[in-house]
Amino acid sequence: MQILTPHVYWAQRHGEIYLRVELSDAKNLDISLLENNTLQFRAQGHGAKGDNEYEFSLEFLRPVRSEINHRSTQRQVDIKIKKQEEHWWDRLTLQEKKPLFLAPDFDRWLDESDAEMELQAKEEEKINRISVESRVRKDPYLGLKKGYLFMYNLVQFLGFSWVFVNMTVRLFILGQDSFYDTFHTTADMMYFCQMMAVLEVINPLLGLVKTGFFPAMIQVTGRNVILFVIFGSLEEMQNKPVVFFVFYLWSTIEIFRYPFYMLACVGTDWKLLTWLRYSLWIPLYPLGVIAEAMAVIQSLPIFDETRLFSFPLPAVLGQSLSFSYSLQLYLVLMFLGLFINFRHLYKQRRRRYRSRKRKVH
Ligand SMILES: CCCCCCCCCCCCC[C@@H](O)CC(=O)SCCNC(=O)CCNC(=O)[C@H](O)C(C)(C)COP(=O)(O)OP(=O)(O)OC[C@H]1O[C@@H](n2cnc3c(N)ncnc32)[C@H](O)[C@@H]1OP(=O)(O)O
Repeated sequence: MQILTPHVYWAQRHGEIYLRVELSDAKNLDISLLENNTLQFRAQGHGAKGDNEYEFSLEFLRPVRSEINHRSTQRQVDIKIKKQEEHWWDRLTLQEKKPLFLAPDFDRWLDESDAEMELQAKEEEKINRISVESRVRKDPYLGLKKGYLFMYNLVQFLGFSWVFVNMTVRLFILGQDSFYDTFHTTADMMYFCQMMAVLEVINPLLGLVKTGFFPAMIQVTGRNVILFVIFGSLEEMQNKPVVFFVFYLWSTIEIFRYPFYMLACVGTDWKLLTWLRYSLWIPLYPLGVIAEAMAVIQSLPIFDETRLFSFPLPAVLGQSLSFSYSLQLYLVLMFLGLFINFRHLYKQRRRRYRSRKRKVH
C-alpha cells in the first residue's frame, strides 16, 4: 500500500518549532517523538489525495523536548514543539536535503533578526507588566500619594506665580519704585508658600518623594530664616530693595520647578521644562545666597540696635548678647548650605541627563 504524505509547513522561533499539517478533519492522530529525535506523525483525514491515512516523519536538526502540543482544526493540524536549547536553527531537519512535502510557513515565517525583535518586544512587555503589577501590589496608595503631590505642587506653582507676576507687573509699571514695597504687596503669599514648603521636608521622611531629607531641610530652613526672622520680624527691613531681589530669585526657579514636579506626577516630561528646572539653579542659586546674605548683613545693625531676640547674660558679662552674633554664625552656615545644595543639585542634574541619555541609546 502506498504511504501518503501531507503537505507540512514549518516556521521557528528561538525556543520553538511550529508545524502546520495540511490535513482537514484529522482523526486518530498519533504524534510522537522517537528516541532518535524524530517526529512521527500518523492520522486519518482529508489531504491532497482525498480522505486517507497520511503519515510523515522528521528527524530534527537539534534536540527537542519530548512534550508536543497539537491542535486539530477543521482545516489543519497545528503542532508546536519546544527546542531543547534556545538556538536559531539553520534548517529543520538533520538531513541537508529538504523533504519534498516540507515548505516554509510564510504566515508565521520570521528571519532570525525579526524573531529576536519579537522576543525582545515580548520580554519588554513582560517586564513592563511585572513592574506595573508589582508597583500596584506594593503600593495600593500610589494614586492617593500622586494626587496629593500633584495638588501640593499645583498650589505652590499658583502661589509663586502670583508673586512672580505681581512683582513683574509692578516692576514694569513703577520701575525701581516697586523695589521698596515688595514685602507689603507679596509677603502674605510668600508666607503661605514658605509655610507650605515645610511639607517638602516631611515628604521625603514619609517616603513620598526621592528627595534627600537634608538638602530639603537646608533649603526650607534657609529661606524661612530669611522670610520670618529677617524680613518678618524687622519692620526696618521690609521696605528695603533686597526683599525684591530675594523674592524674585526664589519665585523665578519655583515657577519652573513645581510644574516640572506636576508633570512628573502624571508621568510626563517636557524637555524644555526639565532643562530649565535642572539648569536655572546654576545662576540663580549663588545669586539667591548672595541676596540672602545681603539681607542678613543689612539686618545686623538693626538687631544690635533694637536688641530683638538678644540673649540675656549675667550682669558681670554685660546686658545681653545681640542676636546679630547668631546671624554672623548663620552667614557662615549659609555658604556651607550653598556648597551642600549646589553639589546636590549638580548631582541631580548629572543623574537626570545621564539616565536620559542611556534610555535614548
Ligand atoms: C539642618 C539645619 C540647616 C540650617 C541651614 C542653614 C543654611 C541655609 C543656607 C541655605 C541657602 C539657601 C539659598 C536658597 O534659598 C536660594 C534660592 O533658592 S535662590 C533660587 C534658586 N534656588 C533653587 O534652584 C533651589 C530650588 N530648590 C530645590 O531644587 C530643592 O528644594 C532641593 C531640595 C534643593 C533639590 O530638590 P530635589 O532633591 O527634590 O531634586 P529633584 O527635583 O531632582 O527631585 C528628586 C526626585 O524627587 C521627585 N520630587 C521631588 N519633589 C517632588 C514633588 N514635590 N512632587 C513630585 N515629585 C517630587 C522628583 O520628581 C525627582 O524624581 P525623579 O528622580 O524620579 O525624577
